[in-house]
Amino acid sequence: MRLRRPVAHNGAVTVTAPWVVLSCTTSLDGCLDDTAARRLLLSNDADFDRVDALRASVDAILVGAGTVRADNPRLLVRSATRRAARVARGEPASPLRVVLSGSGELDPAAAVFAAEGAETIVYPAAGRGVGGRPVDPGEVLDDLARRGVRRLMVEGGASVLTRFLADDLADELQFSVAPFLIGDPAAPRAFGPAGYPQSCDRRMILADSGALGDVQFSRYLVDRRARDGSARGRGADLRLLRLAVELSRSCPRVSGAYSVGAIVTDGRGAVISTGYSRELLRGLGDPEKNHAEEVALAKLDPADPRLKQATLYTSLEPCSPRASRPLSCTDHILAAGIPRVVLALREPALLAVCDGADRLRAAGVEVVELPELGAQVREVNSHLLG
Ligand SMILES: Nc1nc(O)c(N)c(N[C@@H]2O[C@H](COP(=O)(O)O)[C@@H](O)[C@H]2O)n1
Repeated sequence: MRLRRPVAHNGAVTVTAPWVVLSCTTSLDGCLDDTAARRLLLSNDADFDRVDALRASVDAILVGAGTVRADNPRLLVRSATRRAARVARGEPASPLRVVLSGSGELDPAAAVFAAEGAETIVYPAAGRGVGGRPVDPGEVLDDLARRGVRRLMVEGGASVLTRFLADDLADELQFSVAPFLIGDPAAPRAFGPAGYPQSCDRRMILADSGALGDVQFSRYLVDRRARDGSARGRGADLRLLRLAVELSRSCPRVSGAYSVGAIVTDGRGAVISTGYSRELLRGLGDPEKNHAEEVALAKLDPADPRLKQATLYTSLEPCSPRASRPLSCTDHILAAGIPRVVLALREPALLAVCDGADRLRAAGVEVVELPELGAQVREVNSHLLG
């Protein structure tokens, strides 16, 4: 497996921290299950398919031991097409299965241990956590990073979901709500009482939402500031630009246009607006023509004083010139008075010859290029750059 973002480990070895995606479906009153012995189905077929697509996109799937005991999941990719695509990419048919267990006491006959094209690891490893010491998820992430896990899906249960959010270890939350209530005070809630960093002062970014049949789906991105502790500097720029790249995965894909994500932060590094190519936004006109940076800026009042200290993060160089509308994204950025732009990839001379970065610099805007994330922008735009 290939490695991703660098994180310091033991002050010496540099490995890559996994991108952590939490996934759960709850009832309208926030429950993951009821208290009956039989398995409660919250998802419908479309939502189960979303979960399967997510499983197929990750290197590892993590659950708590309670979920193994209660639901006995196999944690495999169900779709034969998706399994074949993984194998064609040189990956195992299903991701690595990871179980967090304070006691290590698990039934060896559990479905998660069945050898069906996927390996299973139980944490704590031998000699650690004896006597039920809670497993430290941060240590687990470090160890998974050393094993080459770049993208981790966390499927539950409640205490694991709560811990990953409360410890600021989640980058993304894929959250679905089924249209019924459980109403049992003893039923497990997805997110228990905790001091969550994702508070009203640090709202998550709604990257996508929609109906999957009668289930409502939302995809949130988390600005995990605890990772490097900073709101400024190169680490913060990489973290926020990475969010813009992840946001670009929400773009409706069209064959003749780029998928771009943009994030605007205020002078303290707090996210104040987001946009992605072809995002629906009332008032801009035909959404097919909407550009990421244009959408992110259109959501803000042009007189917003924060714009004068803002940074705009964009996965692709702001466009200039533009055919589909009179003003390019470079024009919008200059008109907004934004003093700083951070981008991952200069626009390849494929659809147009773009000079957005040079025009911005010539106008006095600080332009920072972080080509480390260029490969991910290329991957999102593999329909044009593959
Ligand atoms: N920076 C940026 N953000 C987007 O969201 C985009 N779709 C693009 N696309 C580029 O913008 C130029 C003109 O686009 P139109 O076809 O006129 O809308 C061209 O260079 C595209 O590649 N760029």
